[in-house]
Amino acid sequence: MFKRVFVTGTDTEVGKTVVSRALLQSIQALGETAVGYKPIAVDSEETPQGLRNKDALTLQASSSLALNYDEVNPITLKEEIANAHTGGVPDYGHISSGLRHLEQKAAHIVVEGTGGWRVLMHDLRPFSEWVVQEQLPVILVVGIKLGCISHAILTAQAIANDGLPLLGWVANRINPGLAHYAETIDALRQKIPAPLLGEIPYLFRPEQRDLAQYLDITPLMQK
Ligand SMILES: Nc1ncnc2c1ncn2[C@@H]1O[C@H](COP(=O)(O)OP(=O)(O)OP(=O)(O)O)[C@@H](O)[C@H]1O
Ligand SMILES: C[C@H](N)[C@H](N)CCCCCC(=O)O
Ligand SMILES: [Mg+2]
Repeated sequence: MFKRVFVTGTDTEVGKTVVSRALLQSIQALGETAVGYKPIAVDSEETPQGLRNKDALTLQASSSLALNYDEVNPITLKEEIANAHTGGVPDYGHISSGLRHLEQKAAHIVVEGTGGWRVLMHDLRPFSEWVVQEQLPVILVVGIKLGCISHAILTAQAIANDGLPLLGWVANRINPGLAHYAETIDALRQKIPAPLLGEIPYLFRPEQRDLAQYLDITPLMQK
């Protein structure tokens, strides 16, 4: 199975963090160490220990090794990263050395992206350039809502155009009231050139739940 995987989404707020937790738990259920990594976090809050981002805290809590916060999240920004010319451009060398560090500690690393596949850094370069530089395989989270089919197809195409393998995708039910859910999943199955790893239902406080039950990572075992 993969040593490292990058979790992207059809948009921001579609469940990348929730699915990253589910992936970590699924790998840990196999008896292997798995840790989360959030290279760049935005919308962080000041705490007595310093800036803290809720995604990174969830990944830290979902990891099978005790990690310091800055091992999970090396770059913690306060503002939206797409705002050009503020906050400086993240140092990719620093992010990569953080990943090297975790590779020494854990058998598997689940790397959570920020926003969607083409999220831009302050210099208006897409963060996908770093994912390509690292040659990370990708798992796509599709937040099931109106319009998600187009976003999913476009994202899968962009990942393929960037030359990276799409290992699988996860349907995340962020809108319990959406009509035609089954038809949407069926269309996505036909149009995304990668296996469906599972469907996460609409849950109360999913970041605190056992989510491994919703995924079947068998398709990832051969890769
Ligand atoms: N299956 C679900 N059921 C209920 N709520 C969910 C589910 N998945 C995600 N959510 C909620 O939706 C919000 C966004 O989820 P999450 O933070 O995982 O998205 P994200 O893609 O990681 O966002 P970001 O781009 O900020 O990293 C959170 O408040 C989360 O609790
Ligand atoms: C705050 C939000 N939930 C994410 N953490 C940051 C998403 C940045 C998206 C920028 C963009 O592509 O428009
Ligand atoms: Mg997140």
